[in-house]
Parts: sequence; structure tokens; C-alpha cells
Amino acid sequence: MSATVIDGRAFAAKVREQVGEHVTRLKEAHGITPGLAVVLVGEDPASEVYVRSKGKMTLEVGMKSVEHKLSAQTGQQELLDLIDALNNDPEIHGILVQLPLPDHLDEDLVINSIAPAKDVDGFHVSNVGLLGTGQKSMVPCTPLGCLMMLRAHHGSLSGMNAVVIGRSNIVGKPMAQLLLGDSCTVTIAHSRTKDLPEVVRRADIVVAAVGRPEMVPGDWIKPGATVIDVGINRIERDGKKKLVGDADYDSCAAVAGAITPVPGGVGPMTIACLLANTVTACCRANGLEEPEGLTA
Ligand SMILES: Nc1nc2c(c(=O)[nH]1)N[C@@H](CN(C=O)c1ccc(C(=O)N[C@@H](CCC(=O)O)C(=O)O)cc1)CN2
Ligand SMILES: [Mg+2]
Repeated sequence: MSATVIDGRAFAAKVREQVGEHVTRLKEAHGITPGLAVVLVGEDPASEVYVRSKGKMTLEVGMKSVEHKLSAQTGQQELLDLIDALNNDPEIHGILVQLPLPDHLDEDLVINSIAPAKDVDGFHVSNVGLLGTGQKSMVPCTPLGCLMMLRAHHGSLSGMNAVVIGRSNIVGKPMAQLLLGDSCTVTIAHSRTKDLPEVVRRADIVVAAVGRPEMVPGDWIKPGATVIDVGINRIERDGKKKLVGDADYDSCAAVAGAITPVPGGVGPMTIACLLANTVTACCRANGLEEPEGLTA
């Protein structure tokens, strides 16, 4: 038996289409164009690709896109001043600071200076607290994308055993909160977890988000389980550059019931959910009904 491959590219295209329809309604019925500002500090090549892609897709769904590219030497106060200006710009409904930031900048301080209502990454402590207490919040894009794919594949997740491998603020912790919100029994595993293979073998849902290439082998996977692979690792094999996930794809796909590939799984959903969050933020800011199916 081999696993159903969950096609993140196709799924993300559908989400973007829904976002586009909602943007058209906002423009035609209310004369409002949602606006997203993306801030990039420095010249990290992967970040440059992601930011370009975000800008292009923002325009494709009919929203306003603003890009601020700052030099790697940008000072803390200059960045905070820019965020303050964006916080006060009525045409901007979503603000995203691309991570990672250069080492001399305080990531927490920067993120927490974004107005929570415009924090389309869902990283501000207010949004983290709201999500943790089951209240309406902005939800981090990658975990939101994973949740959407899991709901679409399984319908209800209620009562399922979910193991999230990785405890980052961006993926692991919010992913665990979302799965708990959908009534899963959730375990967060990490580098100090004892007997990780046994813990993972109990899972109906495995979310691998550790950032270690192919660290989850197929013999850790319960037959029929769903594997959501959040890893994006650039490796070199047989002299060729390759992108691989945190799960060993071939051995996991041979055992799992469903699996997301890398590339083409979780990654594309991250940007689709960013666009969805921007529309949601715009609707909330204007006291309008939120798009259905695009939030947690
Ligand atoms: N402020 C943020 N910074 C970062 C986030 C984030 O959500 N907010 N996430 C990642 C980077 N990221 C978006 O910013 C992102 C990563 C990967 C993809 C994607 O589509 N990946 C493709 C492969 C693309 C490639 O070849 O690199 C895939 O998996 O198919 C989109 C967005 C860190 N920073
Ligand atoms: Mg830093």
C-alpha cells in the first residue's frame, strides 16, 4: 500500500482562488482593497525568493502589495520606525517581517512592535496568547496551512493522536495549539524527548517540524498515519543539490496513509495562508464578515 500524496500546490491554488474571490467582493461591495506590507532586512537568498513570491501572489489575488527592502546594516530604531508607520497606514491591513532577521536585531522586539490586528504572521505575543486560550486571533501561516490540509483529508480530527516533532514558536507550538483546538490528543516531541520512535509510532498524525533532513524514517510511522512534513532542507546528494523534508519520504510513504511531499506540500500553503490572513485582517479592521474556511 502506498500513501495518498497531499498536493499542497493544488490546495494552495484553491485557497488563493477563494482569497481572490473575497478580494473582488471587498472591492465591489465596499470599495476596500486589502493591503499587505512585507519587510525584508538583508540579502538572505531564500528569504529574497519567498518575499518576491509573496509580492507576486498578493498582486495576483488583487490586493495591494508593498515591499520594503532594507540593508543588512539597518538599525533597530529604523526598523521600528518603519513598522510604526505601517501600523498607522490605513491602506495596510497586514504587516510581515521576513524571518530570520540579521543577528544584531531583536526579533521579539520587532515582532511585538507590529499592531496585533495587522500581525498576519500571528507571531505577536497577543496573538500567541489568544490562540492559546482559544480566542479569535491571527494564526501563523504554516500551521494554518497544515490544519487546512488535515481537515480536508480527514474531515474531523477529533480524538486522533497527534505528535508534533519540534517546539518552535513559528510552527511546533502553534501547530500543537491548533490540533488541540480540533480535539486531538497532542504530544510535542523535541530533541530531548525520550524514545522518540515509540512516541511517533503512537501517532495518527505526525507533524515533522525539526529542520533536520530526513530524520523521521518509515519504521517510526504507524501504518495508515498521516505525515505532514514541514521541513525544507537543502542538501547535496550524489553531487546534486536537493530539497528534502524532515521525513524520509520514500520509507514514510510506503507505510503512511497520506503524506505531504517536499517540495510541493506544506511550503506553498504558507504563502496562500498569508494571503488568507490578510483578507481576514482587512475584514476584521472594517467590521465585515470574515471569509469562511480561510481561518482556524
Ligand atoms: N515572517 C515569516 N518568516 C518566515 C516564514 C513565515 O511564515 N513568516 N516562513 C518561512 C519561509 N517562508 C515564508 O516566509 C516560506 C517557506 C517555504 C515556502 C515554499 O513554498 N517552499 C517550497 C519550496 C521552495 C524552495 O525551493 O525553497 C515548497 O516547499 O514546495 C514558502 C514560504 C521562514 N520565514
Ligand atoms: Mg536575531
